Amino acid sequence: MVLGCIADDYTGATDVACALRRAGYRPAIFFGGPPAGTEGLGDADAVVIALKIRTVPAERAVAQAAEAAEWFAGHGVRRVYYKYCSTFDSTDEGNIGPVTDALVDGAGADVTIVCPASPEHGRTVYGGHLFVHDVLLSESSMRHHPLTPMTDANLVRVLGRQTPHRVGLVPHAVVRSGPDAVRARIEALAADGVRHVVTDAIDDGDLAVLVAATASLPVLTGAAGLASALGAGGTAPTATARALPTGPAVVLAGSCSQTTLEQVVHARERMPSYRLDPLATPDPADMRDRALAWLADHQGRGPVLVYSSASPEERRAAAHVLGARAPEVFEEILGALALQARDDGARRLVIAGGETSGTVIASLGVGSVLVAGEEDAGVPWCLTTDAPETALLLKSGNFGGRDLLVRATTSMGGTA
Ligand SMILES: Nc1ncnc2c1ncn2[C@@H]1O[C@H](COP(=O)(O)OP(=O)(O)OP(=O)(O)O)[C@@H](O)[C@H]1O
Ligand SMILES: O=C(O)[C@@H](O)C(=O)CO
Repeated sequence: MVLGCIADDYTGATDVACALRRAGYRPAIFFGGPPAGTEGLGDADAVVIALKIRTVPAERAVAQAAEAAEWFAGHGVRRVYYKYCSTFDSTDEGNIGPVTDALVDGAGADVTIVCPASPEHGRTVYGGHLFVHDVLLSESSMRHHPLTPMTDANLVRVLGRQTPHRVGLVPHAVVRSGPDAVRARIEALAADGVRHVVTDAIDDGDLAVLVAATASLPVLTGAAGLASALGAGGTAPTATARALPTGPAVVLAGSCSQTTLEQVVHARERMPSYRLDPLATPDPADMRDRALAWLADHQGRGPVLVYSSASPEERRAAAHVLGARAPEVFEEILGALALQARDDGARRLVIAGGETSGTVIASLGVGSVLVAGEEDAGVPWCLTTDAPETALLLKSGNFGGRDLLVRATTSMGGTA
């Protein structure tokens, strides 16, 4: 095993696993923490430990990340990659700053880079400002995120609120000057007491420069873009040609991102669907039981969709009913639906949303998966290593074409 990756949510883990496959690694994903043994590791040369630490209290996030890093150190891994969201999903309390500090301290390092750029998904960083396609992060739909509303696009400032250490910047002109210039700038910043170096990057060439410039750093942090530039030396991906289990799929959507909302509209027109609606069923237990009953009635005849995905206005109206518990209530119900769906024979589950995926994986008790073909950019099929073999598509909220939820129900397994 040459690379250890810690992902702060489950869809982020599948996204970075895609990137590592493209870079020539053979990744395995373990959910919830390091595995007890090496079962499920197969011939993996990169391990992604998927955690659900994006929105938990910072101490808990730090403890879980440190446990994963120790496991890597105990298994001979000399390099750790901390994967967070390409839209830098976090709050003033963390958890990107505290977790990065713990990993840097644990590795005995003094500096690391901060690189959420993922040009393939339209995430670029210029002058330390994060752009989502052609708008600043703070003007994108991420400003309405239910858990981590992003209202500031200046990453030096955002991260500065999350860490007691100094945050610096390698501007684009330096990146364009090549690896030696970037290395020299990082060294100069570190000598000046800077620990976190935000790096501008607007295309894959910039990411390649950053990878070359940081070859000696034991901790790297970023989204999947930087990971895809980490060449592994040409080893061939495995687990690409596995046939997916067949049978009607169940689609569960808890993401409220603009992209997911559009995918849900598209899917609703093409398969039976059920909306978790707190205005119609204010009692969470009642909402759950009705949804479970609907699923039991409809599952098995063809693909079906259950969703809580809602626009900011709909969420505001629902907040009067469920209050601050709303995210948790919907996650729990979607987790219960996933378990019932699998118990009733579903072998293909399509889940939209990172937190939602985390709860679903926990509810199903899935420990590890093999990463198979990519259904859409950054969205691979995952095959459970435990019985019953189940194909899972864990979709990041912002990822995928408009037809992804529908396409996934009949897909043969995406592209290698
Ligand atoms: N109608 C709703 N009202 C309030 N909260 C909701 C509603 N529907 C879903 N949620 C919550 O919003 C959160 C969405 O987060 P999730 O991580 O699942 O999606 P995402 O952030 O779009 O995806 P990703 O993390 O992959 O980018 C979850 O906690 C979910 O339970
Ligand atoms: O980086 C991204 O945008 C995604 O992998 C993600 O983290 C979604 O939660």
